[in-house]
Amino acid sequence: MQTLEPSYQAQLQLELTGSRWRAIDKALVRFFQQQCPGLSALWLLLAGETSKASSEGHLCLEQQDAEAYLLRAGLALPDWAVRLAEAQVLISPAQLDERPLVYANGALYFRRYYSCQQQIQAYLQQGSTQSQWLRSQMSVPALKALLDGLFAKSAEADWQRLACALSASSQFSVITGGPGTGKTTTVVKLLALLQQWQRQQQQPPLRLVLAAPTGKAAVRLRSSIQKALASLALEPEIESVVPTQVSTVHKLLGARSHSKSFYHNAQQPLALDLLVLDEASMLDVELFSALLSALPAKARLVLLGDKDQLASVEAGALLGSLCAFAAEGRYSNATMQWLSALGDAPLPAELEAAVPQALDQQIAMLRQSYRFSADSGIFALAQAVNQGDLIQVQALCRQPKVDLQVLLQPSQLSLRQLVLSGQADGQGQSGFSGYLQLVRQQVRADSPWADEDQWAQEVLAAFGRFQLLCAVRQGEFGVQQVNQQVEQWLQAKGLVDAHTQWYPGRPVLVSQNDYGLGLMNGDVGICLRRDWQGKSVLAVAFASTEPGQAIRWVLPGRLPAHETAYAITVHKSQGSEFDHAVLLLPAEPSAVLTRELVYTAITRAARQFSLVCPQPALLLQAVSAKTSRAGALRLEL
Ligand SMILES: Nc1ncnc2c1ncn2[C@@H]1O[C@H](COP(=O)(O)OP(=O)(O)OP(=O)(O)O)[C@@H](O)[C@H]1O
Repeated sequence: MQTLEPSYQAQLQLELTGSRWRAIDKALVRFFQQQCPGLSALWLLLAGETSKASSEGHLCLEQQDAEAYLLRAGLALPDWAVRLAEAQVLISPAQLDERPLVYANGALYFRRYYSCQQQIQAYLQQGSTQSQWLRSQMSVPALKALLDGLFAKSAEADWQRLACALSASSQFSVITGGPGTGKTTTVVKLLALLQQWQRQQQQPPLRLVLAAPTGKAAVRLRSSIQKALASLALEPEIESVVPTQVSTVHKLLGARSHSKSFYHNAQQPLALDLLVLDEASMLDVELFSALLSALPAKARLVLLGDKDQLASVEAGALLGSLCAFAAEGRYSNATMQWLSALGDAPLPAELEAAVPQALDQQIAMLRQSYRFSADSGIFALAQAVNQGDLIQVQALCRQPKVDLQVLLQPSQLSLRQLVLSGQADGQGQSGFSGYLQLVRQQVRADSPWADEDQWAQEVLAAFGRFQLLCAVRQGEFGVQQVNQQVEQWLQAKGLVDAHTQWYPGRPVLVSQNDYGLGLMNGDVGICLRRDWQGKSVLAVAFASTEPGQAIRWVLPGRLPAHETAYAITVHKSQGSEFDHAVLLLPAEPSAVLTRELVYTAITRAARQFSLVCPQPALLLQAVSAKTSRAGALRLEL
């Protein structure tokens, strides 16, 4: 075995001096080298690869990927059993000690990710058992009567009704669906149903809590919940116990400055009976684990989200893994019977699985979009991208529908016009010109705004109607250059005065949590000139998630890390929706260009989607590249 070591050693040197590993991967390997002097080059190499894998969103380095890496580097494969025994200073095969890496399930994990995976699997296991018990306790006729009161009669399977029935009888459940399929509408009906059930059982109302991963997603969920509630006409007694306030997950858990731990944990659990968590695709496994630790043992959990969206940049594609078989249903015979009894139309037989798994019995998928009409180009493109249907993607790009605009190899002029007016021919009514006109209308005696907060709300809403999204950060079509270019175009048009860093109308994206100021990574604010204590000052306006507060004003000098936000990355746009979203693809190939990224960008658009495609071949490559993440969160339960 020793004869292999020189070549592992040479590869290690190559990685430590090359550019494949990030600085943090190299620093970690050097740290292990120092701390464990006898450790062989093989394990240092694999520790570096595990670190690199986690930066790509994998929970672990699977043995087959480790072997593929060694073979690609022209290295011989080791005898794993023999080599593992010599690596015990770094790696432990079980969960018994504090060594930094764990070897389990044929994969190499960082201990913290392994612990999260174990905790999530244990929770899912327990959730399945408790759900079976819950179902056995609920009377089908009573539950069906409540569903009949909330859902109109339907001749075909009503996916929203089925999702509501499934969640109502589950300790843990997931409702997934594409844009506008009614996830929020369904969950509001679910909350009303559960409170009605409590009343029937002569039990006190449940303590219901709503949360979302970012401030923007929380604000958006609050407004969708309010709309859904307004359209339901519930009895006042029930409506009063359905919440409309939405917290961010960090705030709910009690995040602390400069600490990864939260105020709420297993010792200080949250005071709630049911938690609804929206935009669950943005959750990473560490945050989800922290949340599970803080949930009281009997509390129910409902995750909402679109399983096909980009997963969190952190390790583990949580929602995607949980919903791996959502489209197929894979229900057991017992679940089919339960749902059939609660529905009012026959259930498609293909939803039944020959060998069902417990987790799938808690997952419901909504399949009909109510936001987009049948001839919507946005919906058609989102579907074609999601299904990897290159022919349909090309057809839609060649002959875009009215809500789609595709710019292949665009000129500078068409890009400038798109940015200013929302249309490449300069004839549009969206673009950045609109909100900048509002910015100039400061609050005066004759202005339509009651106060500065109302004006700032209007400016933020107008800015939120049009957004440039970039796939990458660097390069001609990366966030940094696009922001500079847009600033120059707006300056040349006299729409902003960008001679100084801070000017009225500058949009900024916060890139770091600041719990003191109540700002979260991902929050977008706009710099405005306002009166403050008799002086005219520049301050940045953010939409507030605090009850009774519309706007949070922050002086520019007090902001945590931030950047200009005419263009933001697709990752940062998750949880947001814009009337008109513009995706700028790069001109060079990039590993981040995937189907999920393009799908996420398209589904940010509510009315109009524009695709800027300097290299059309890259679009097709992206649509063909479906992400796969290592690390099993699902368990054969
Ligand atoms: N069963 C239905 N019949 C008619 N309209 C519906 C139905 N369900 C939802 N809608 C409407 O469709 C729109 C989208 O619904 P909703 O906000 O619940 O979807 P969502 O899946 O939460 O959306 P998002 O993609 O924003 O998360 C809303 O205007 C809602 O009123």
